[in-house]
Amino acid sequence: MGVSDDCSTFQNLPNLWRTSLPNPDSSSHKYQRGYCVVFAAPALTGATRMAATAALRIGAGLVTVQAAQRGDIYRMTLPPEIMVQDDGEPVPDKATVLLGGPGGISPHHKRDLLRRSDLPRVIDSGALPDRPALLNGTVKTVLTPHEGEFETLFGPIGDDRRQAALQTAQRAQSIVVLKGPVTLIAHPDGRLIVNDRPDANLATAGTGDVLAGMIAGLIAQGMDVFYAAAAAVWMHSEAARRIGHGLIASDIIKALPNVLKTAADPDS
Ligand SMILES: NC(=O)C1=CN([C@@H]2O[C@H](COP(=O)(O)OP(=O)(O)OC[C@H]3O[C@@H](n4cnc5c(N)ncnc54)[C@H](O)[C@@H]3O)[C@@H](O)[C@H]2O)[C@@H](O)CC1
Ligand SMILES: Nc1ncnc2c1ncn2[C@@H]1O[C@H](COP(=O)(O)OP(=O)(O)O)[C@@H](O)[C@H]1O
Repeated sequence: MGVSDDCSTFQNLPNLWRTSLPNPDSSSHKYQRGYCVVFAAPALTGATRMAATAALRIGAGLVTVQAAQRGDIYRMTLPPEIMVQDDGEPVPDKATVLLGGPGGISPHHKRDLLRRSDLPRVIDSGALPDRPALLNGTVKTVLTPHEGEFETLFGPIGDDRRQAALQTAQRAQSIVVLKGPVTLIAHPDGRLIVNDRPDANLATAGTGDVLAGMIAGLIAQGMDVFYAAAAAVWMHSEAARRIGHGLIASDIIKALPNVLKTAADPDS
């Protein structure tokens, strides 16, 4: 199983979460593959586009972007498969996951997202709360800070990243994905998954937005949130390894069909 240091710390390998991957059967319809709702960035529309497209590409049956202001801009620029709702329209009843933060989020959407503990949520970047306790935590929430965001919002990391991630997961009662060359996925119950795959090609604009969308897309399909975060982080690293130099964030989305095959294949 890839257990390291102690019995609650695991290396991020597909055999840890493969059996939890979504496995739609041949009679599934799109609503059975889950519905991801993405709160749009007011200005950095590219981040929203990448996150929403990644959620769709990793298998969510439907994706809707809730526009912050100008829905028409999103209608003109999103892939045609992705739906757009104008500001003020309610979150669709059939939503199975909410995602907000890539590229920023408007204040009213942030309030809505932080209150909606009834649905699984992926909370990234501009949507991260300044106090973990604000979340009314449920372990169906995933927070995805990079180290700068983590320290600004939750305090100094110090010399023990693992402890910092676990303590914040506990305080927030949420999964914490502390991103970086080594990404940590911490569960409030003390389990920790370590993705130790440094790769400078991932240090480029938008890769975090793509990762947030990938996590949300797996959760949309009903995958356990802790394993969804770990699987998305692994597939993100694996896509980067295959693409190599010259990687831009959108390439990761294009690589997903092949990476998904490897992730699901026990002989890989
Ligand atoms: N095309 C787009 O729409 C893009 C949108 N992006 C999104 O736009 C939002 C704002 O981006 P910004 O670049 O302003 O915000 P960041 O939070 O990435 O950067 C803000 C500050 O944090 C520091 N920082 C960044 N990464 C760090 C790390 N790993 N450890 C420590 N400190 C770090 C930087 O020095 C910077 O001064 C984010 O949600 C980001 O994901 C970016 O991904 C760039 C592309
Ligand atoms: N040197 C690196 N090695 C491995 N992964 C990295 C490295 N630098 C960045 N990453 C990954 O790339 C992503 C960057 O996310 P983030 O900092 O939020 O960027 P952005 O805001 O541009 O989307 C994270 O998943 C992080 O783990």
